[in-house]
Amino acid sequence: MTRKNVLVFRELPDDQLARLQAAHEVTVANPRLDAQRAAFDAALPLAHGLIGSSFPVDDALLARAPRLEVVSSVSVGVDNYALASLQARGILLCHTPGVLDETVADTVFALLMATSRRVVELSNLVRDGAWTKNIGEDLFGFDVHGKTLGLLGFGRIGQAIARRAALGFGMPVLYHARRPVDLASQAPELQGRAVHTPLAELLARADFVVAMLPLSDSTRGMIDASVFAAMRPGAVFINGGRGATVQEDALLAALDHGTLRAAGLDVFATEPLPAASPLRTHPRVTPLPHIGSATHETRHAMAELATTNLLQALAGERPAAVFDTASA
Ligand SMILES: NC(=O)c1ccc[n+]([C@@H]2O[C@H](COP(=O)([O-])OP(=O)(O)OC[C@H]3O[C@@H](n4cnc5c(N)ncnc54)[C@H](O)[C@@H]3O)[C@@H](O)[C@H]2O)c1
Ligand SMILES: O=C(O)[C@H](O)CO
Repeated sequence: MTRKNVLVFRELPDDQLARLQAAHEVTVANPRLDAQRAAFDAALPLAHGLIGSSFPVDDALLARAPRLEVVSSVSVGVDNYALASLQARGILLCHTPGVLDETVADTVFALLMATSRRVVELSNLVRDGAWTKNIGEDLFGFDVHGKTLGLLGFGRIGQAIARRAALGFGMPVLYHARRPVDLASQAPELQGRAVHTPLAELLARADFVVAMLPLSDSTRGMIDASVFAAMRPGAVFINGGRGATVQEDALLAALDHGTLRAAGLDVFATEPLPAASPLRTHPRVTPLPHIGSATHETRHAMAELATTNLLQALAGERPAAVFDTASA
């Protein structure tokens, strides 16, 4: 088989790098690092395949890559990629659906528990030496079990969150998605437990509103002041999808002047979260540094799937996980 040129733009585990090197000429160059940018710029015009994540592969970058056949993202989200240009040039875009669902759902549940039971705040109280008497009602939390969960987005990860909520915590689940899911064939265990619900009704009924949405033209800024205003008093908001689906000023206003009780956020409109962002230190926000899939096992599984996708595409085979660039 012809050896092609592969540009790895974010570190891969050694075993996956070795799979690529066995079949192709590989350059590892991270364009975020000053010391590696020149190597990236030199390799890009020759590259047949790109593999990496968390870097914008935009129109300008693609214009510098005339030989490109495939971009393999080590992520399920594809908001960093210029989908129209990829489609127009017939460049395959691969991603990593499925292998991270359970891990991301665990992270979202950690945020649900942490916000509702004030885990971080009360742990800090102990660390600060302020646990000098039994805590009073002012520091009590709220139950999670039995409460109503409203899910914005009910895809692979949304359904994994719903399983935890419905089957583990006895929570009724309402969901909002582009279309209802046929639970009988896709998630029979959630039949009678998760219900496709108009957005206004979901927001009026949910104790927890969890966003697990991709970022696209249709979801950018979708969670705005009107959405927060429609949530029930004392609701908790969790975002595990993408930060830019939320209007962060509206979120802050809902926390400060509205009735939102708390927010748990793994994702932000700008990442890393700028030091000046009020969300960083807000007393009722539990912020995380985009760790949804960040376990050893899952990050390795993502790298393995992305490597397989790339090798298959460069061999002229249909990769295991192609993103349909026409569908976004
Ligand atoms: N925090 C993290 O580390 C982390 C990890 C993995 C994924 N994510 C994000 O989560 C997203 C979802 O992942 P997934 O695998 O569940 O995707 P998916 O494609 O399986 O599900 C997406 C869901 O969103 C719904 N949706 C899309 N556009 C909508 C709209 N305009 N209005 C209402 N619903 C809409 C779809 O109908 C579907 O139910 C990813 O695209 C990624 O951005 C974040
Ligand atoms: O989309 C994803 O896979 C996660 O957000 C990691 O980038």
